[in-house]
Formats: sequence, C-alpha cells, structure tokens
Amino acid sequence: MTGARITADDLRVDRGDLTVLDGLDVDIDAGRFVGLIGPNGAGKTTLLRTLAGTLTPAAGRVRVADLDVQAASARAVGRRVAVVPQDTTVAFDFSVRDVVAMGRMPYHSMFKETDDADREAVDAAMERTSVTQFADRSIDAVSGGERQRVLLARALAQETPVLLLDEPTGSLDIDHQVRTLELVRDLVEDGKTAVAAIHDLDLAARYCDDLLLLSDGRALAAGPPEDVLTAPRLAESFDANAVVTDDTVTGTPAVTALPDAGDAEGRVHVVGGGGSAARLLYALTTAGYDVTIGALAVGDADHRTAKALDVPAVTVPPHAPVDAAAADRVGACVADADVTVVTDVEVSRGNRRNLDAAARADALVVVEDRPFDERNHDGDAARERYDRLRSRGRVVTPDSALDAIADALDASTPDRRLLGADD
Ligand SMILES: Nc1ncnc2c1ncn2[C@@H]1O[C@H](COP(=O)(O)OP(=O)(O)OP(=O)(O)O)[C@@H](O)[C@H]1O
Repeated sequence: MTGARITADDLRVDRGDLTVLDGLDVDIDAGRFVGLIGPNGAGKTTLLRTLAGTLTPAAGRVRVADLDVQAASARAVGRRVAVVPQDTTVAFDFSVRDVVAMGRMPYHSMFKETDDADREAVDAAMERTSVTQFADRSIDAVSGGERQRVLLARALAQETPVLLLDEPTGSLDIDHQVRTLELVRDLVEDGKTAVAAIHDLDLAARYCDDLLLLSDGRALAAGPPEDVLTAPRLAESFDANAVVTDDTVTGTPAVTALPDAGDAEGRVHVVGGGGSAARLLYALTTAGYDVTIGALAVGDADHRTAKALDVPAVTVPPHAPVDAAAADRVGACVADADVTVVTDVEVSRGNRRNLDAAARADALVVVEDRPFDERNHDGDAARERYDRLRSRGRVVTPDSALDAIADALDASTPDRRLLGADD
C-alpha cells in the first residue's frame, strides 16, 4: 500500500475557549515517518485528531492526498487514515478478534457481509502485532500494553495509506516498544505514511525520518531529528536543561535531561581524557561550578561530553600530542582555576605537557581509579612524572572526588569560607 501526502495550511484549532493550534502548516510527504514531539499540552493529540478528521479546525483544512478530510465522509476518511489512540479503553466487552475486525468497517455497507479479504486482513494484522495468541480473549482480559497492540492491529486491518499513532509505545515494555516502532518503520518502508506522537525523544529520534516539535500550539522546529533536537530548542519548548549526545550504539541523537544547576561557586579545571572525566564533568556542572577541561583530542569521549555539557575545552587535533601552544592554554586555565583536577588519564609522552601544566596548580586533586601499571604509560620517566604529580595533590577515588574538590575550594578561597560562615 503506497502512502499519501498530508498537508494543512495555517491550521487553527480551538478547544473550548482555548486556541490549541495556531498558524500551523503541515506538509508530510508520502512514505515518511514523522514524530510529533513537545511538552504535555503542546497540542500533539489535537493535531492528530484534526488530521484524522475527528476535530474540525476553526481555520485551515487538512488534505490527505486529494481528499479534503473535513468535507469527506467518515467512511472515505476511514479508508485513508487509521488511528491508534492514546486512550485504549474499548467501550464494550468484545473479543480481541472483534476489535481488530472493526478496522474493516470503512469497507462495509449494510449490504456487505464479512468476506475472505476481511478475514485475511484481520489475521495478518493480528500476526504482525503478535496478538493472535489471545484473539479469542475478551478485550477486558488483556493488559494495557497488549490492548495497545490490539488497537494497532485494528489500524493495520484498516489497510490505509496513512497511520496516525498517539503515544503508541506509552504502555509498552522496552521489547514491545522497539518491536512496535520497528513494525511502523517496516510499514513506512512498504510505503505507508505514519505520524506518531512520541514522548520518548530517543526512540523518536531513532525511528522517525523527521520530527515536528510543537510548543504552545506552534511548530517550533521541523526536520531531521539531529536538526530538531538541540539543547536550546529543548530549553525553549520543554523548559528543560537537557543535553543531546549521539547514542553510542544506535548513533542517533540521545537526550539527557539534567537537573537545574546547583549554587556551588568556584572555578575548576579538569585534566581528563578517554572518558575518565565524563561523570565528574556531569557532577561538577550540575553542582554549579564553572568548569573548563583540557587539553583533549578533538572527538575524545571526554571532549564529546564537554561539548554536550557546554564546558569550554582546550583541544588538540585527534591523536596529536599536547604541544607547547596547547600546554600554554592549559596553563592559563589552571592559573584561572581555584582547583585543578586530574582524572584517571593516560600517562604517555603525548600527555606529558598536560600533566606538567596541572602539576603547577596551587590546589590539585588527583582522581585515581586504576593503579599506574594498568594505564597506558610509557615507562619509568612517566612514572616519575606521575609520582611527582601525586605528591603535589590530594589523591582520591572517583567516589570522593566531589567532596575533595569542595574541600580544596574551601581551603584555596578562605574568603568564601568566611562569607559562608556569615550566612
Ligand atoms: N476538550 C477540551 N476542552 C478544552 N481544552 C482541551 C480539550 N482537550 C484538550 N484541551 C487542551 O488543549 C491543549 C492541548 O492538548 P493535547 O491533548 O492536544 O496536548 P498533547 O500535546 O497531546 O499533550 P500530552 O503530551 O499531555 O498528551 C491542552 O492545554 C489541553 O488541556
């Protein structure tokens, strides 16, 4: 079944006294999977219901291919558009099979009996959504997640070019979340057009071709997930302090919401690398410290974390040693910082200048997770250099790093301690 293009110009939808959608343009190409995202109350369900023709816009019209959804009969719309609603309550005590068979209603008239095509469509839809094993059970005797799959089966049995889904994974376990979205993806590969409201931004980014970010009834952004999911947009729409990274397994954008930053004061420079500083960067920035990091190779795991958390970094090109110019910049950060922290870094020749710059800090904390011998190091000269560094600072485990940094800050800035005592 080939999909259909969905368009709407300058859509306005009112609910009661409230204008829920305003000035919204929609243009979804046939054969695309579009994720509707946005905070609670943004208008996602309202938009889906308007696209399905169950809500009438105060302005603008919805077209699915050549069909004017608002002017067409329910039966005509039902042959183009199938809906999987958020509320999976079914009013009467039907069997699962009967509920799925309701998807065939747009093809029936008073004069047409159920035929083989109907039965085949129902069986195939139940098979694809893994509900066949409870086909004869009452819809009241399946779990919420199973019921959600039954309603997806009903929508598939409807054999429409367009599928609208409102939170299709809301009640599903992680296995069925992925199965359901894989299924929608397959249907889209086969040509259907799908639009789904999805709260899980990582899943939306992973499965959808495009995202439409709704905020206060308007489209704040639309396009490929990596263009739509940016920290400033998430702050504007969700009022969330969130970072966007690349998921290490899927390679698609992953959103991590952070707590509001605390009120810790002080500047901390971190010498890390290879991911050894990631957790500490998170802890320091959420505590509220001003943090810098480096020198790091561009693309290093800690560099990616620093970028996501908006932590300024001194960088060198990938695989390049820390040269004199970079070391000068590290030296400037160390001089500016109240405390410098060295995490479980490589003790190699290329990192030598990094460690030497850190060793000049007035207040130094050395975070150690592994003994020296288990690290990438290049011999006795490195050991001597590292031992010197250790002897200049306080050596702690990762678990006590934050406390040690707070202590070092107190000791390095007595004025703050006195101010704190007066509060
Ligand atoms: N029948 C109604 N009467 C009045 N206001 C309504 C009605 N239905 C929805 N609203 C309001 O319209 C706004 C958008 O609701 P909608 O359900 O479309 O949001 P949503 O983005 O789907 O939210 P959620 O993520 O919570 O499901 C909300 O402020 C909601 O309170």
